[in-house]
Amino acid sequence: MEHLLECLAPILFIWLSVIGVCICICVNNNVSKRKIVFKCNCINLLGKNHIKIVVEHKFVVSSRYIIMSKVQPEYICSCFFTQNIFIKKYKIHVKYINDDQFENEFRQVLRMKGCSTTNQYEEALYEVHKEVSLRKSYHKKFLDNYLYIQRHYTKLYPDIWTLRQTFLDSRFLTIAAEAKKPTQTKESLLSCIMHNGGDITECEVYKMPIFTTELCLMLINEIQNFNNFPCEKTRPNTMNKYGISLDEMGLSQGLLIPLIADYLQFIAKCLFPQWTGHAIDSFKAFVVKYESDLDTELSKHFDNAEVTMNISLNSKFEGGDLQFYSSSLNRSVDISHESNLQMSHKEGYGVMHCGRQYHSALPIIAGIRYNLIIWMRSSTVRNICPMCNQTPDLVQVPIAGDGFIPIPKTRSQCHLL
Ligand SMILES: O=C(O)CCC(=O)C(=O)O
Ligand SMILES: [Fe+2]
Repeated sequence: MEHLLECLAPILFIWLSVIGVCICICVNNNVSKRKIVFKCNCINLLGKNHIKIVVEHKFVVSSRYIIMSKVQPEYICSCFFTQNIFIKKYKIHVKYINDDQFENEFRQVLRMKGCSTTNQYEEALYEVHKEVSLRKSYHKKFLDNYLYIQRHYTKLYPDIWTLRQTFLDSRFLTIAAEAKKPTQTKESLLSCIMHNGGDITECEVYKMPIFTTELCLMLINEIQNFNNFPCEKTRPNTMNKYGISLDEMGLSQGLLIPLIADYLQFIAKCLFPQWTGHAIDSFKAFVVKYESDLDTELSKHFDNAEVTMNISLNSKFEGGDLQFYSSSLNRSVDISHESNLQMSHKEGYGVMHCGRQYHSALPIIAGIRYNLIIWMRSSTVRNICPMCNQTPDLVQVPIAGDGFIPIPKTRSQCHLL
């Protein structure tokens, strides 16, 4: 008997250790699951904390996609696969369903833009095919890249991955504090922006100091470091070949979520109440880079966003002003080429504007320009997709959705079903 126990002891020990490890894993998993469930409950119960929690929640889901995929699915509109495809050479956005539709709709338009020979047309069509196929694999690639980067990228400045108040210009803190006051009005906020180094315009484009120069410099160095990191990177959009997605890089989570949740959303809500709906509840963030011989400018476009914040990260460049156009917001009207506002960038300063406002970036003449772009979204306003201007036809994606949520069925609809 004693001998038998002696033999069994090591087996028993190994067996108990395995059970112990299993229990630990289960407990840890439950902790993270409970945390998420708690956050979901908060969304429903605490109207006051709504926005902050929704934003956090979305990104917890994104970064822990494998565990949490069922908690909050992400969606894009199916127009992502067919519309707003940019042909850089002819500076034109096109729609592509198939070769015949494309030829009927765009051959003549392209001819007028200088695409006259068969070879040139074939080349343009090839660009479109390439973009469509990139878009088809975009979200899967994004997820693979995101997971790889989380595991292998060594941060240059680990400190800037979490927002600190000291990163923010003190005048911005004053502006945000004004926006947060329950008694605040748009007029009082505009006056506060004016008195704190900002600029306001009649076209509802607003400039204000946001980041300190120290943060700007660290961000640029971090971006350059990341650019040199050998991994696949999806580009933020067709128009920008050298942009870096901060969401894929992982910088959004600790730096930008608090920036939006604690500051920007209050300013956006006050300046653009008609575009912020119930809340700013998701966003897409990226850095654009312009340099001679690479991307030098950005053609006229509107953003896939309700409110955009565009923060300039450096000053060593010439040209590159932002231009805003008068025919904005009304898609049925032809987009006139008349600009009614030109705005220069200034290091650390952000320009806030309505995402649907047509705008462009003029060519840079010298130097390199870096800007951090935050496309802020509100799911309730997104009942109309900004890209196709129709009720979104939702397609579920594993990560990096465009901020849509399915519209809940009304009682009568349920009843009919
Ligand atoms: O480069 C800029 O300042 C504008 C960028 C922009 O409009 C965009 O990326 O949507
Ligand atoms: Fe834009």
